[in-house]
Amino acid sequence: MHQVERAIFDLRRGLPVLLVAGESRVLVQALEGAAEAAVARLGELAGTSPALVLSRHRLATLGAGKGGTAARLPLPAGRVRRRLECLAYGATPAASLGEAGLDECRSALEAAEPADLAALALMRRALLIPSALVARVAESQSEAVKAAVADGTLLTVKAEQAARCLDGAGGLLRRVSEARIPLADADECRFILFREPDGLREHVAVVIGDPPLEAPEAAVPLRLHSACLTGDLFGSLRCDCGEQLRNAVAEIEALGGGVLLYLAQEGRGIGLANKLRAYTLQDSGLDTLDADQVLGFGEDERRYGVAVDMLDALGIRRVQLMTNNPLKMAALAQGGIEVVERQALYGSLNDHNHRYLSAKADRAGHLLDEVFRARR
Ligand SMILES: Nc1nc2c(ncn2[C@@H]2O[C@H](COP(=O)(O)OP(=O)(O)OP(=O)(O)O)[C@@H](O)[C@H]2O)c(=O)[nH]1
Ligand SMILES: [Zn+2]
Repeated sequence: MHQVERAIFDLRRGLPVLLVAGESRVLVQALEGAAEAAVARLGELAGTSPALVLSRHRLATLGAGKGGTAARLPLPAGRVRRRLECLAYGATPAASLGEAGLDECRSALEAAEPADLAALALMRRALLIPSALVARVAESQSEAVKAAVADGTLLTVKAEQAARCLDGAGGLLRRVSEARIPLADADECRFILFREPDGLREHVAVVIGDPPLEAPEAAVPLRLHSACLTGDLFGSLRCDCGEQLRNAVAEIEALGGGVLLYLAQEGRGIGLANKLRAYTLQDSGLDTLDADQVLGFGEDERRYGVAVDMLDALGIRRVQLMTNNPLKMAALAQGGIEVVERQALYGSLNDHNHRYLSAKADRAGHLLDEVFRARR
């Protein structure tokens, strides 16, 4: 996966990379931040006009893509930048392009090819807007592209490898370092840092007290906590994450010890930059799920293979899970971890997080008990 990891760095810096899918060679570039001139350069290097790849979630926002898969939109030559942004993540594409303009785009959509899907996977892994500029390399440009690869200015990645970049660590997670860190709510804690094999993400297991690790029969109190910089660190009132985090530590301590996995899955896996974009969309009236969809993401982009790998590394097979989220229970069960019991975990309700928590309960199936529902 070495090339994929390097490709992600290039894409985040706004550089193109070359995807190889069978006989076809496709230049890919992130849409985010792509200046007009960069889009033109991509087309020149490829010798073909770029197309815009849109995720199925974004297509749903545009009222297109009935097939339920991603699609590509060939772009007209010329000044396309504003149009790209409107199409890929604008809040009101119909208002910006006009109904007729949007209709034109819908009818020009083509089925996505393997390299297009691989490009979207790279954007997601890079925590960029999940939309990509792609340009097939014309025969006439193949020597120029080869030269760019040879002199190191253009990186080549196999499309099938890139397409797998979201699949997780596959048991290759590395336990890197650890230290004793006493917390306000739990005196005896050990932070153990794990790094994914591609080096892109790090996750922390906080072992609280002295739980029965390496004892397969014991059910260990466990919290899976997805990172939320705004809530965990700054006490944002838009969500309940910070309080849930601290309540989980106190609760695990009260139960005599257990484990909290602090997972690098900011913004349900869309990353902080996109979460901030989603918050701005929410301020214009969308709920937490619709805002993510407007940006091209699904309801929940998190995967829990890494959490299962961390539990394996700690010798934990059975857990008492603190969550209201049925997806977390299902993901652990699928990974061979037995969820013996679920325990609800709440923060407080306020005027700012009310709509967020309601949307999770009403639309994403979060399990809120009667007392909590009554307080809404
Ligand atoms: N995309 C997006 N992410 C958000 C929003 N508000 C909070 N988050 C993220 O949602 C995630 C919440 O994580 P958790 O508390 O572990 O998970 P949960 O799905 O709420 O389930 P529980 O285990 O019941 O707490 C964090 O990654 C937050 O950064 C939002 O409006 N949009
Ligand atoms: Zn939060």
